[in-house]
Amino acid sequence: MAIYKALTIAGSDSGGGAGIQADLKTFQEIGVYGMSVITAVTAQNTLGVQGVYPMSAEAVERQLASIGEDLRPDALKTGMLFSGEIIRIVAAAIKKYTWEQIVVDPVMIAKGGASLLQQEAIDAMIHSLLPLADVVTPNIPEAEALSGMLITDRESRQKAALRIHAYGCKHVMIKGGHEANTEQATDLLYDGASFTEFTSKRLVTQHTHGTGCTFAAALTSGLAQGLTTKTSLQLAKNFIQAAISEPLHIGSGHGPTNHWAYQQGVRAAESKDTTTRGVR
Ligand SMILES: Nc1ncnc2c1ncn2[C@@H]1O[C@H](COP(=O)(O)OP(=O)(O)O)[C@@H](O)[C@H]1O
Ligand SMILES: Cc1ncc(COP(=O)(O)OP(=O)(O)O)c(N)n1
Repeated sequence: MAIYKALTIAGSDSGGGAGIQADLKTFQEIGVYGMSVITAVTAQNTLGVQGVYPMSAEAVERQLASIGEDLRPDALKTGMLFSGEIIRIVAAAIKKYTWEQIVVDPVMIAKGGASLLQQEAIDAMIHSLLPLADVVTPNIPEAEALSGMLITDRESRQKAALRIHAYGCKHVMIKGGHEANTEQATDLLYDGASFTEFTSKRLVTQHTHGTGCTFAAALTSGLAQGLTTKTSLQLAKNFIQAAISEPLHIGSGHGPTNHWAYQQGVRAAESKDTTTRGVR
């Protein structure tokens, strides 16, 4: 059996719903071997972010080298990178070790409003990391920051995707979780030639902590397994829809999504087609 390996380069969420923890849970559920490089430790729970503690440049470089010298990832994702310095270190490692299938989730601000990326780092993200990305997955506020324009409707979202694509990434997926007053959650893909929309029913719940991390980790898992970009994006959409639709109801604030739900659904569908009976 082939073992596919995926790497997450991201921050730790002590509450377990986002960041490294969400990524590793998602990799495991989809069946890829998960590895991690930790860029920052956050003290976080369902009520918000209580502290941010970035790792030193040396610690990030050393973790990247440990992976690079021994364990080649089939795909990788970046999440919270915190500073321009860490972004440049990550970009240099991607080039040095010729890593491929790069997903950049340009994490900037947690849903509660805490800043997870320094302002000066946006430039480094645009010029050092986006040109290396196979897929970049901003939410609407992140797409606005990267493109320097407001997104108010489908047309402006398409225009922002074109601007972000011009930084040199292969695919831009602008996620629609933050869109207001819609019955559907629509994510827009631009692949350099045409637009594709991935749509699902918008679920009414406050338990959406970590949706972006989980989505990007599922996408990375698909790419690591050799699926096409579009198939991996559909897998990610199905995974996050299941994860949001079966909330765990833990914590007293914005709870995490349910990383078990997708596989439970797959198993339930399989068991419908299976009959088990005793045979003498
Ligand atoms: N309430 C919701 N119902 C269904 N899908 C959602 C909902 N909120 C977010 N999503 C989906 O979750 C994924 C992550 O989107 P988003 O929440 O915009 O990212 P982020 O966590 O980075 O802000 C996208 O596929 C989006 O469509
Ligand atoms: C450590 C860490 N990384 C990323 C995030 C942001 O996660 P995201 O999936 O965008 O979910 P929300 O925080 O916006 O709910 C984070 N919070 N912590």
